[in-house]
Amino acid sequence: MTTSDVTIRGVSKKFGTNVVLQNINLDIKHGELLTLLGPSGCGKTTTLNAIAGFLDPDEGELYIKGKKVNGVPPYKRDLGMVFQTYSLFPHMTVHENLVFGLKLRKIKKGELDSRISRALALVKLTGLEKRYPRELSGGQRQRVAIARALVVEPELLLLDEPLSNLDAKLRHELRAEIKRLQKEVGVTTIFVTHDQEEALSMSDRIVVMNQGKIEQIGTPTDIYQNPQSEFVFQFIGKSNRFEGVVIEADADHTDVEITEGWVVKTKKQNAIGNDRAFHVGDAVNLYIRPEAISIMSDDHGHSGADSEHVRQKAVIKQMNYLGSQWEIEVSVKGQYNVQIVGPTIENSWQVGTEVLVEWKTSDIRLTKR
Ligand SMILES: Nc1ncnc2c1ncn2[C@@H]1O[C@H](COP(=O)(O)OP(=O)(O)OP(=O)(O)O)[C@@H](O)[C@H]1O
Repeated sequence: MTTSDVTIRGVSKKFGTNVVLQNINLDIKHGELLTLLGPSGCGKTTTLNAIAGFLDPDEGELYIKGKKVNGVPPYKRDLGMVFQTYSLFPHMTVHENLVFGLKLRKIKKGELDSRISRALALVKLTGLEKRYPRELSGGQRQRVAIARALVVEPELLLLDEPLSNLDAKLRHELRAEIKRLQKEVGVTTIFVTHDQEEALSMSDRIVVMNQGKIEQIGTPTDIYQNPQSEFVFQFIGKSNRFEGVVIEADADHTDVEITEGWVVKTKKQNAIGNDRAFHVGDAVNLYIRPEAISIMSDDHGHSGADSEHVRQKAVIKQMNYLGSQWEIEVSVKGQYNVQIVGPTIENSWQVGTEVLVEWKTSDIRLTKR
């Protein structure tokens, strides 16, 4: 039998005629923080609800710790859950909120108190036991919700967009905190989010979902650097897109003309996914990430490209200071707006300055259009 904490085999679900999950297969390892990531409506919450037992799949099997759980009610699945909206009992203090689940599990008084102190220490809320939810900030309330989920020492922690109601700064703080305490406690965790940055920064592995299907499963670096589909590439991070046509192709190389006089040489490994056979005349999309582009003053006198680099003259259109870095938009050949993200600029640059932009051909990604 399996060594995974959660195993999902061939799970499908329809609501009326709307197919929401299609043949989902997934193994979640013990102790890992696995994120379900995808756009709104792709089936993340439905997957989580199937694991939790709030809905039964039409087809397929679910196992928790090797035990088939189809038909087993949620309260018998040994889960801790935290949702987007604060699900604390408003008329109970922090302490009482935490006691609730422990009493249901018939935990004795002495152990109950020590578990509550431990859980509150984990989420850094020691001392706030007597407060009511209305006397806490949003971030503190979500911490209590996390403590309440952890205090019962569940086999599995399920987090459904727990940070999405918080402001950006708190979200950042809590991200790091959840990651830390998840590793400290070692509880197998499934985290749902539509925020790619959140997924990349917190997860051991990410499951990218699209329209009820799994597009790719991998570590954050894997997903970012080796996307297996155009959807994953576009969903994870930003990119500049150029439309082009293949004008030369052999087993290893594909030369793409973007516009008259601008040909970009790419290699087989630049292609996204499995369809890497390009032919002369194929319409393609050529992508480059904003952070993969360098920008420099146009006094180097070496416009044009070599086999390893694309290099073009450009004109600065917009410069936005983001604090730790700059976001710059340039126009290439008077017709392509290209976004660049980088840490440094030169003092003399302003809107209208002529510059050079450069990127490595190895950073290009190519798909058929
Ligand atoms: N109880 C339900 N009855 C009918 N349709 C539903 C039900 N629950 C979800 N759906 C539909 O199933 C699809 C997937 O919903 P789900 O909540 O799983 O998406 P999600 O990826 O979690 O999206 P979000 O990020 O917006 O929460 C959506 O089209 C949704 O409208």
